[in-house]
Amino acid sequence: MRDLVLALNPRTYFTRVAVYQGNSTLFFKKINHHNLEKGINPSFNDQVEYRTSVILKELEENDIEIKHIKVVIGRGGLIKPVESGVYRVNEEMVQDLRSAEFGEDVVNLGGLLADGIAKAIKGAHAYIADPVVVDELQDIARFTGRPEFKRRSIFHALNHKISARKYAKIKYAEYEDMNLIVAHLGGGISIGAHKKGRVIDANQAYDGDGPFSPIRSGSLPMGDVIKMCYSGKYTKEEMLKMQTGEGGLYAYFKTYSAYDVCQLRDAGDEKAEEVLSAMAYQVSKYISSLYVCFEGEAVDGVILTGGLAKDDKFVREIRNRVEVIAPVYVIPGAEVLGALSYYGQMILRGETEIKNY
Ligand SMILES: Nc1ncnc2c1ncn2[C@@H]1O[C@H](COP(=O)(O)OP(=O)(O)O)[C@@H](O)[C@H]1O
Ligand SMILES: CCCC(=O)OP(=O)(O)O
Repeated sequence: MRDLVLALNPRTYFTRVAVYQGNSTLFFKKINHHNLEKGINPSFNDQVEYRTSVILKELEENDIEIKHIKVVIGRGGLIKPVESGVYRVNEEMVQDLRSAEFGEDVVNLGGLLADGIAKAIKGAHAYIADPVVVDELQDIARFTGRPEFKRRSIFHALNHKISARKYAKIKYAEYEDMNLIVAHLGGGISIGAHKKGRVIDANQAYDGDGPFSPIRSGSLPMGDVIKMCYSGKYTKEEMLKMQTGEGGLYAYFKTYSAYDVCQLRDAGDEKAEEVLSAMAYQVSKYISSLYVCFEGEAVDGVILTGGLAKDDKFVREIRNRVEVIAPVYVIPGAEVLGALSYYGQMILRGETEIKNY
């Protein structure tokens, strides 16, 4: 065992963890945090120590010699806007993740856990790659209807870029030469216009706009939201939660799992059928709206990826509406850990610039 990469993808009730040596996967596990499910819900900050110790224990129990881990790389969270690439987790990043100044989400644990674990292993360093705040928006895409508000770039940059590069490879082309529309259909849904290797527009998938998703509300009727804020019935935290973590399918079905809602639909539940179709309709509308970003240039492909891209019916409903724009290519699931490992190997080989946050 030598020069290992530890990759981390924290989710609300579990952490996906994998250890790689070169192209070999030595360990892969979805580590469940059952005590979080039981309703004891400490803030994400307060979960760092607990998750760190559980992960280290799992590695030891599975005979991973942690002293050989050189790179600990986590999914990158809500920090300041940055360019695409690999970043060393430094104190400023830890500070921004802990303060949640740019938004509070489980994804923030990626950098914090990488930091905590790397500090426990001599010779290991912590990194993130292509965090959700990668910002390549063209200036015109930043405008809103009020000068006080600017649109932010928050999308699944890691899976978008990896999926787009995968498609480019299949087409014997360079990502940087292609025009693509990529839709990540996961817990959150983000849809981006990739023009010659840059994501020049995308829905703000955290608390901004776009289709509703399994857990997020997407665009809501603004006037009604404002009235609700002042109704006296909800706190600021409750209103924010409505948008970011308890919207979309969760609001209709009280489950965080789109898979469960698809199962309901397949069992004949009419409401599930209707709401899933409405989500597919909104996704299709947003994909179509990005066509204008290419200023008349041809679009080389529409890529559907993420967990919901595994559902044939959901995919079919989108494909039928958007294949007029470009060929539709489906990459089911999101290879987050694989993508992080890819960057981890590049770090070890000295083949990627390590950017400063
Ligand atoms: N076969 C499937 N059919 C429908 N939905 C699925 C399927 N597999 C996973 N999902 C859903 O995909 C979502 C997770 O998406 P994923 O891309 O893995 O992660 P993320 O939440 O990070 O975007 C969950 O809501 C999950 O229930
Ligand atoms: C935090 C914005 C990106 C997002 O929605 O991530 P998840 O789908 O992993 O919740």
